[in-house]
Amino acid sequence: MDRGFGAAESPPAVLSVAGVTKRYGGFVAVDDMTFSVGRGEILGLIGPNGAGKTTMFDLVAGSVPPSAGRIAIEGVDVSREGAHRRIRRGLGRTFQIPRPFPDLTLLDNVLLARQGQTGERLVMNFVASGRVRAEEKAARDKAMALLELVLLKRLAEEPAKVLSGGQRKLLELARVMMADPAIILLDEPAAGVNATLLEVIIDRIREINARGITFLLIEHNIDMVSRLCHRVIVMASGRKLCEGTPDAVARDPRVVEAYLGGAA
Ligand SMILES: Nc1ncnc2c1ncn2[C@@H]1O[C@H](COP(=O)(O)OP(=O)(O)OP(=O)(O)O)[C@@H](O)[C@H]1O
Repeated sequence: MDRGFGAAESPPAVLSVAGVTKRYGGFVAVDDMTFSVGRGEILGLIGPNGAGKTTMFDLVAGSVPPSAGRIAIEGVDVSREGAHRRIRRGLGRTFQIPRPFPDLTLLDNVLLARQGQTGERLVMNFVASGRVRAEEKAARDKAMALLELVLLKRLAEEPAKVLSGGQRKLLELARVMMADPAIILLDEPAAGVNATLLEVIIDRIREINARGITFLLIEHNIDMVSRLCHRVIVMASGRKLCEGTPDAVARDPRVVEAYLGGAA
């Protein structure tokens, strides 16, 4: 019954946003946004400061409720579901400033990000200790493989506080991958990252994308956007200004005007 979205499409988009609006009192932060993200796509969400990008992420992630509109993950309407259920449906999110547990090892930080492990329920330790041990081993192996994927395996037993800002972003990628997401919302992966590590992050996002994972990316670094994104949506004043390939939107005079207007 809740398959109203994408029912006519085959297969459904990984993420569909239809007529989503967010009002704060009389102020409209997100104004009637409609878009979808196809499987395997890397979609960029750009726009000047205050355009509504972060609010759009909050709405998709379920951390703020929409004033109007609907959101679907894999064709299932999740508009009334909270953030945790959306994670279980395959939605992952990274934050602009990752906050790993500083005194825990990288490995433990990644392990903490898994979903629904049997060991969560203490009683299972008695009735199914063998299963718990097998799960623990599988989770550890998976976490180590993910740390290897983001080139942090050699630091697996170090506390997260030793990491640079850019390395924290890589750790965040490993953490979000632990829950087997279908789509990852990436909030400014380039912000505060040095040029060398930025290349590593771009390369790792490509590798994860090649494994079939879809991305929606907020980013101010236009070089990164044009190298990574298949398609870009430009937001301004809460609305979709235009969408297209990175090259096409960069040439659109409305986009230049929105950025110059925003800077004024
Ligand atoms: N909780 C809130 N209450 C009132 N206004 C809010 C709230 N959250 C966001 N806004 C406003 O909504 C607008 C959009 O903010 P948002 O953070 O989504 O923009 P953004 O495009 O992510 O900007 P930036 O690139 O600077 O991060 C801003 O004017 C902001 O002040």
